[in-house]
Amino acid sequence: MARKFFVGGNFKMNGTLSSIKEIVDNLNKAELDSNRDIIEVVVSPPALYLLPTREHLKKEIEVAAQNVFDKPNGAFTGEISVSQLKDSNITWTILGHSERRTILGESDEVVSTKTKYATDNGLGVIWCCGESLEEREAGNTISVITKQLDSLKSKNPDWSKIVIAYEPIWAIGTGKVATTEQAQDVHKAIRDWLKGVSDKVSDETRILYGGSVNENNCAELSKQPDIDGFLVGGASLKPAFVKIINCHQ
Ligand SMILES: O=C(CO)COP(=O)(O)O
Repeated sequence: MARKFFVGGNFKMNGTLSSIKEIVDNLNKAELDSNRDIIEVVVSPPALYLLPTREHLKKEIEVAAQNVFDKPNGAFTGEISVSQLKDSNITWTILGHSERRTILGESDEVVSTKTKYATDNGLGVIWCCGESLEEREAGNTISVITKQLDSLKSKNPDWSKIVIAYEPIWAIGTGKVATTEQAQDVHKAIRDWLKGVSDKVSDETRILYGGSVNENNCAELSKQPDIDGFLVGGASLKPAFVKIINCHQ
């Protein structure tokens, strides 16, 4: 089955009303492959800017939160619910980004529980996994990712709502991109692991690469058989993001 190429832009905690408007204007003007319905594009601004982004961005590009909570509503200061996102036409969220796992202390259990809740309630989830440099050098890359995936599987989420982003922590924001072989090897291992869920899930789930993706390295990465798109950080804030969206031939 052909998997539709997926490019996400994770703005992280960057931008202002005016700089995000500039990014949106630039995307609105650009000739994107998504216009021809061959690529799915999703941008993820900070929570404060979700609504103006959704309001001004052309409809073929979707908008994602960077986090969501696993309760319907109530006394959860500082959190945003799935239904509030959906009410605002925000159709995706990122979950389990390494910055939330390491800086905000989100465990596998927390990330898996949120993913289960979000997918069961109809929100798309860009679910992130990845190893640290220390873990890679110790030869533990696949076991670290398998542990993260096992935790997710134990919650029995709706896999049709999940896109997996493999983001080696050592490649995030460092300019040190994984080689095409390093990325493809891990993507293939994830694809093989997904067979344990079902052949259909393995076949249909998009697996994105994230970590120092830019307009110069994206084309080569996108040729790998198990790389189905990107989750782009820094470069998604720049005009070059359009080139990354359009790099897949
Ligand atoms: O963390 C990332 C996307 O979620 C990757 O960030 P960079 O593209 O800035 O390395």
